[in-house]
Amino acid sequence: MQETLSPTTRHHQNFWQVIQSYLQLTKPRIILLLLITTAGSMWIAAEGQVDPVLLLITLLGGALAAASANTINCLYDRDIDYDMERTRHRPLPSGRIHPRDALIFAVTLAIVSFTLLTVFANLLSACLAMSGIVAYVLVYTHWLKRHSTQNIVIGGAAGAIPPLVGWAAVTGELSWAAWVFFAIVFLWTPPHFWALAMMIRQDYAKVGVPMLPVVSGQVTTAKQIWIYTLLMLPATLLLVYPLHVMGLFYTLSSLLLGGIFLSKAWALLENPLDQVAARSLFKYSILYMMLLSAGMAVDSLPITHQLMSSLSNGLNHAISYLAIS
Ligand code: HEM
Ligand SMILES: CC(C)=CCC/C(C)=C/CC/C(C)=C/COP(=O)(O)OP(=O)(O)O
Repeated sequence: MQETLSPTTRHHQNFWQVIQSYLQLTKPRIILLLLITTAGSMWIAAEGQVDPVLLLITLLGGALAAASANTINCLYDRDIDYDMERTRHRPLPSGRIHPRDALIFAVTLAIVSFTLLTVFANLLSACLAMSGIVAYVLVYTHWLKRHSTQNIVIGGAAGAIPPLVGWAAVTGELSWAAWVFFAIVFLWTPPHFWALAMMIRQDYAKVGVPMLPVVSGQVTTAKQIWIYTLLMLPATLLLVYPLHVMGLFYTLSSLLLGGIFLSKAWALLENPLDQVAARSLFKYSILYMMLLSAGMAVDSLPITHQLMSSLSNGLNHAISYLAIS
């Protein structure tokens, strides 16, 4: 492990810089998207009427668990993070936070998360959040990341747990719809991550992390991205049929969002060496997951149901009028 911290470096940070370093350790932008999936799931589970206090507590508990998982990941990976351009300025490799302090921070976050979720939501959601930490740290970071090209496929299951946490917090159990949302994020992860890995494969090659584009090349990776995209799109529609938990608004938005995803994955399949196509797919994958989750929430609102049924009644009338005349 690369130890870079000198005591003087630490003394140079003022209070706000220390806070900023701890925040950076938690990878906050990733947490935000994880929470958006949690919230989307809560809205479907509560059929559009989520208790605002439960929503807040669950998002806070989920954020603390993800922050803990990300901190432990940064702690574990601080040696390779030091060697990669993209990650070398993170708080641990750059010596702004001591590894011992990061560990105390991560354990505290996990304890507070478990307590919050158990007391104010339920034990199932708390256990799921803890299983997310274990899956991300043990299965992905420890076992798979440095040893298998399938690291993010299997490890991606960790990132798909937040919708389960949200569903469990609302209903106290996990239904088929919750598992379908899990499957959507699970199948979304390979296109999301491999598109990025295609752009920065030299960094991974340098530190010996066997990401798919490093080991099998750009063409194979683009093909795999295409396959996972083809699997993900029908999975999004399972919420409409046969599960019937989503309606017309979600159907239309998931078709539109999915169509754009498909066209970007196709562009990459056609030109696997095109960095612009890879970047475009990576960036879009984030927007896609945000909008798909937002679409779920909007669809489950009672007002959307009313609007959509008036719209489809209107369309039916127009079609029968045209058919008669
Ligand atoms: C094993 C699964 C995953 C892997 C390996 C992965 C990997 C990555 C990597 C390496 C980055 C670049 C981070 C950086 O530059 O610091 C990234 C960015 C991002 N990931 Fe993922 N990711 C995974 C799953 C997820 C999941 C499940 C979500 C949320 C639902 C997510 C949301 C994001 C977001 C929002 C960004 C952009 C962060 C930014 O703007 O800095 N990722 N991902
Ligand atoms: C419920 C719960 C707590 C779930 C945890 C989910 C979680 C924290 C997912 C994070 C996924 C992610 C950002 C992986 C990147 O790791 P990486 O090590 O490949 O990225 P890096 O190279 O940027 O460090």
